[in-house]
Amino acid sequence: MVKHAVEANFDGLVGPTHNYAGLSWGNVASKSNVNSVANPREAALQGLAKMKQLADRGYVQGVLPPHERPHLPTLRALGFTGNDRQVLEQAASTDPSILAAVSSASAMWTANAATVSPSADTKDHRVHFTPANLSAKFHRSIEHRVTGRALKAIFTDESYFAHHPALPSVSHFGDEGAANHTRLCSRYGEPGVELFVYGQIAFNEQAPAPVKYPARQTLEASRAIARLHGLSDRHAVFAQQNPAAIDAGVFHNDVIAVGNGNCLFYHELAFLEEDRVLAELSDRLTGAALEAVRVSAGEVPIEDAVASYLFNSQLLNTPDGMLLAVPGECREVPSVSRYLDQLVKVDGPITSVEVFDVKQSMRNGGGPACLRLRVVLNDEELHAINRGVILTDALYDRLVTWVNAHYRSELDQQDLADPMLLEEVRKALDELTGILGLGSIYDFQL
Ligand SMILES: NCCC[C@H](NC(=O)CCC(=O)O)C(=O)O
Repeated sequence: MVKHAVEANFDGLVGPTHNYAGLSWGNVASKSNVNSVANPREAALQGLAKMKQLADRGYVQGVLPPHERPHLPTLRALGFTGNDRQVLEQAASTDPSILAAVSSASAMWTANAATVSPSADTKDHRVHFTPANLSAKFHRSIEHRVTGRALKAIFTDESYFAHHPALPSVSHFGDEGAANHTRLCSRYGEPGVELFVYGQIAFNEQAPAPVKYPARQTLEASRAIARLHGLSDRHAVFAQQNPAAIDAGVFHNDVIAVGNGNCLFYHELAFLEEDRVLAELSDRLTGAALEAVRVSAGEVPIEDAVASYLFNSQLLNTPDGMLLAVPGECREVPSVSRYLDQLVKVDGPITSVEVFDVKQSMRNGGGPACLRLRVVLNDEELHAINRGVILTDALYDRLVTWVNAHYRSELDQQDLADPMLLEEVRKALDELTGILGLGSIYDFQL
């Protein structure tokens, strides 16, 4: 019996230490904006505005909390000693790169928070979550424990939700979560097919791999997630990202492809074996024919796709088709803007385009899709979750007030060593867990 289901978006609330630290080699924006001054308050308000715009249109919108940054327990684990102020001072003077890495607000990009398999696909018919180990980047590898706590505090009922620990945090099992995972289906509550995209095969050094930038996701990790989630071969397809795309700056699949329903919107250079991947998806997709919307390099050069984040848009069902929610940068790149103008004129599945301003996030390589984790929930599951994180008008107003009360409007690398910043963050996050009804999820609260 098919159950009605929605695809909810859980956006990461940008944290008070949002800054441009140039931590992500392979992520062009992160490197090119290193050391520019960030505006954490504007970043958080931009993210909240996107959430509100979509919630106002009737989409189910949730909020995932930022993490405690700078993360003192990690600094202590690395041998810095003394009280909090001394630990910060030691790290700042002996290795500011480590301080920057434990201060990043990178948990905002919740497309990397976890991989989520809807209950219509899984063997035990529960929704399965595996927080991503994000082992490819140190500053991200420290996220998964708190991410797991937050997800358990939201999706608590074990009769509906299954939570796995992150995979072993080593390069052989590099896992970047939902950014490398796309689910296609006829309707959200129907069994679908989950596309796992990886950058390299860890146990086969001869296999194709990028040569300039790192491949963060491995085939072995993707297959492990599918096994943990109880996905049969009918519900999983594994595709390798074209190494040339990774070497052009596509560090996650969601920079070059996005799917929704029976539609896959992707660039011709996205996949190594495009024909095999499309054939397997078509073969497994039931109840609807696959609608592949393929963008050629002639229409949009891959450099323009990376500069504009065209494919890091959200693709959302609307009463008369699908909305492509694009970052403002798409209107600044001529080839992309031209492409978008003609896209809505052809009789395809994407019938409208809307621009969202998430520039603070974009300057660190995160677009609209990076900022959200998609969770398909049927009506029972939706009512089983902790409603404290669902964005209502009241919660939106409360969070805007909270951001304006606690966030700085300027933050650069030097500010990270300021002991006042740590106090400000802890005060803000302690209040936030109350606002969202999450209980104590942070190390400083335990
Ligand atoms: N899904 C988008 C993730 C972007 C993220 N950027 C960063 O971590 C940049 C942080 C900095 O450089 O300050 C990443 O590369 O994982």
